Amino acid sequence: MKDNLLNHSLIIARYGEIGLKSPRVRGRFERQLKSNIKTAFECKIKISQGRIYIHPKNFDEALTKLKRIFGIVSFSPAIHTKTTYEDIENDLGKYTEKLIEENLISSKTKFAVRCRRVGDHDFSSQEMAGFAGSIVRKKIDAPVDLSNPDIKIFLEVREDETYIFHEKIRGPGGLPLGSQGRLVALISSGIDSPVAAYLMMKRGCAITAIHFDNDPFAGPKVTENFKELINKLNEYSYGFPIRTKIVKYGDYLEKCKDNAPEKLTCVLCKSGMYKLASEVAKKENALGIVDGSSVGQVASQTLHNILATRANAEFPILSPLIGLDKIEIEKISRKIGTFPISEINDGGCSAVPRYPETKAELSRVNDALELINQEVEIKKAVEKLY
Ligand SMILES: Nc1ncnc2c1ncn2[C@@H]1O[C@H](COP(=O)(O)OP(=O)(O)OP(=O)(O)O)[C@@H](O)[C@H]1O
Repeated sequence: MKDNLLNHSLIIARYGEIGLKSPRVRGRFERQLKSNIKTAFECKIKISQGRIYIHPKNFDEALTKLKRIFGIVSFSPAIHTKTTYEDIENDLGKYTEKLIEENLISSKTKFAVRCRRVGDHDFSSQEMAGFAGSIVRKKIDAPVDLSNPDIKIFLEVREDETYIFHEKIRGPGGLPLGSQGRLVALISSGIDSPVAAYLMMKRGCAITAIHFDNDPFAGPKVTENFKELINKLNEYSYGFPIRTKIVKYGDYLEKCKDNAPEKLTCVLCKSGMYKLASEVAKKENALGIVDGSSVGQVASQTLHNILATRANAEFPILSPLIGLDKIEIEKISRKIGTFPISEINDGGCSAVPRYPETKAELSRVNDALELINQEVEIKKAVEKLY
C-alpha cells in the first residue's frame, strides 16, 4: 500500500469472535483491543456497533501494524461522508476520480458496488448500490459485473454516516492480546516453539518466554537465535511485550547424564523444563505452560514420553501444535516471519543420546527423577534464571 493517495480519512476495522460474546464480556474485550491499538500507533478510536473507527496520525504505520494486532479480522481504509444523496454523489465521485488516477479502475475494469445499511432510510441497500453504481459510471464507463468484479466498491451506511472504501485487508484474527491471562512459553531456537507461542498469543494470552541454555551441550548460537525469535514475536505483542527468562540448564543436564540411564536424558530434560517453567509460572502469575510438541515428531514427543514428562506437572501444558504436521507448522512459521531465524543452524544439543527412549515408563522415569534429585536440581537452576 502506497502513501495515502486515495485521501482516506479513517480506517474501519472489524472483529470476529468478540462479537459473539455477551455484552459485558464484549465490552471488556473491546476495551482491551482499543488499548492495544493505541499502544501500537498514535490514533483516535471509536468502537460502535461492532466496528472500530480509527483515525491514525500516520496512515501507513497504522496499515502495517493493524495486520499484527490480534482480534482484528479485517480493516479498510475509508472515506467518510454524510448519508444524503448529494454528499454520497459528491464524495463517491471524488473517490472514483482517485481510483481512476491510481489506475485501480479503468473502462475495462469490471466493478460492483456493495452496500450495507444500518438504520432507517428512505432507500434500500440495493437501491443505494444502484445509485452509487450510476455515480461511478458518470466518472468512468466501466462495466458492472455483480458476480465476478475486478474491484468492489463498498458503501457502509450507518444511520447518518456513510463510509466508502474498496479494500478489505485481512487482520490476524483471534482475541485481543491480554484478554486471556498469561502463559509461560518454552521457546528453543527451532521452528515449532515460536509458532506455538504465536498461536497462544493469537488466542489472547500474554507470554513469558523461557529459554533453556544448554551450554556446554549447546553453543551460544541457540540463545542468540532465541533472542531474535523473541524480537520477531514482539512485532505482534502490542500492549503486552513478551517477558523473557533464560536459565542455565547445563548443570541439570550433566546430572541427568551422570546419574540416570543415558537413554532417559531427553525425557528427564523435558520433565525438568516443565518443572522449572512451573516455578516461573507461579512467580509470573501465569495460568499454564505452552510448548511446541507435536505427536510423534521426534523421539521425545511420542505419546509415552508426553505422558511420562507431564505426569508431575503442576500447571496445564498446552501444545497447540500437537496435531499438526511439520509442513503445516512451517507454513505458519513462514507467514509470521520466524522461519528464517529458526532455520539457522545452531549446532543442536549434544546431550541427546544415540538411542533416546521413545517408550518411557512412568515408574522408571520416577526412579530416575530420584536418582538425579530433580527437586533440588531444579531449585538450583531456578536460582540461575536471568
Ligand atoms: N532449549 C530450549 N529452551 C526452551 N524450550 C525448549 C528448549 N528445547 C526444547 N524446548 C521446548 O520443548 C519442545 C519440544 O522440544 P523438542 O526438542 O523435543 O522438539 P522440536 O521439534 O525440536 O521443537 P522446536 O522446533 O520448538 O525446537 C519445544 O517445542 C520447546 O517448546
